[in-house]
Amino acid sequence: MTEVTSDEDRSDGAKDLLETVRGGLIVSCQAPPGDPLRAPAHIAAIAASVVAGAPAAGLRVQGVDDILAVREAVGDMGPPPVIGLWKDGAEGVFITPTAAHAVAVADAGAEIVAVDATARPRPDGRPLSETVEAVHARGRLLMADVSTVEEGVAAAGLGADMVSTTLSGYTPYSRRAPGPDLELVAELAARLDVPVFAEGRFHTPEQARAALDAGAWGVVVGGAITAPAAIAARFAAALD
Ligand SMILES: CC(=O)N[C@H](C=O)[C@@H](O)[C@H](O)[C@H](O)COP(=O)(O)O
Repeated sequence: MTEVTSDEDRSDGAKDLLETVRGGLIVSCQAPPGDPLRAPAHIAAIAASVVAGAPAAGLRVQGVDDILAVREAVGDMGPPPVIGLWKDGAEGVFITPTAAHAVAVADAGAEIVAVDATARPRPDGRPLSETVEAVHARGRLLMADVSTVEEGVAAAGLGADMVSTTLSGYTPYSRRAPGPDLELVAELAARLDVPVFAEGRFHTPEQARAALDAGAWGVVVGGAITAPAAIAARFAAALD
């Protein structure tokens, strides 16, 4: 898919898409490097299972091959909106770090492209605005993954269509906590006109509910649903 869309078309489609995910659950279907589930066929099966249990859920998927596999597996199940990203590297800015990564994710069929929008230097030295423009030129929406209120405000100012608290606790200067950063959700929701998604360390349905009550447009849950290794480790630790 390589269509180029006008701002007007994009904004009509964007409103519909955002309404689809309003007040709902987005499940992040990812497996870390080295995990036996890290293969497109496994991720696609996890995504199909998630959609069978929560038909209204959106999906967050990492990597071009996984996005293509998930699209094929769940194409006749809704199809659910896909937030795509490409993790390249493991240090600093590595979630969809350049415009080229973002375009590849868009062209794989993700309706929304998630991008690191933190204040840290980007690996190619190019500004975030370049990625925002590239995603919009593809007719897709951009989700800004941030770690602080200031980053969320800056990303919205650059034209991000939505902001997510994904990176709170993962930059050296952001709040660290074992659970979700509901304070950041509330602060962003109070400051921004664009939808705010709550993401990161949501372990229970009650925490997800609390995020909506704090003003989130939607809640992204990953490991608590799709990572057996992390879930098993938590249980094992509790019994230790
Ligand atoms: C920090 C980072 O790289 N977050 C990633 C972003 O795509 C994913 O590994 C997370 O699974 C996702 O954000 C959902 O969070 P949690 O798995 O905590 O529910």
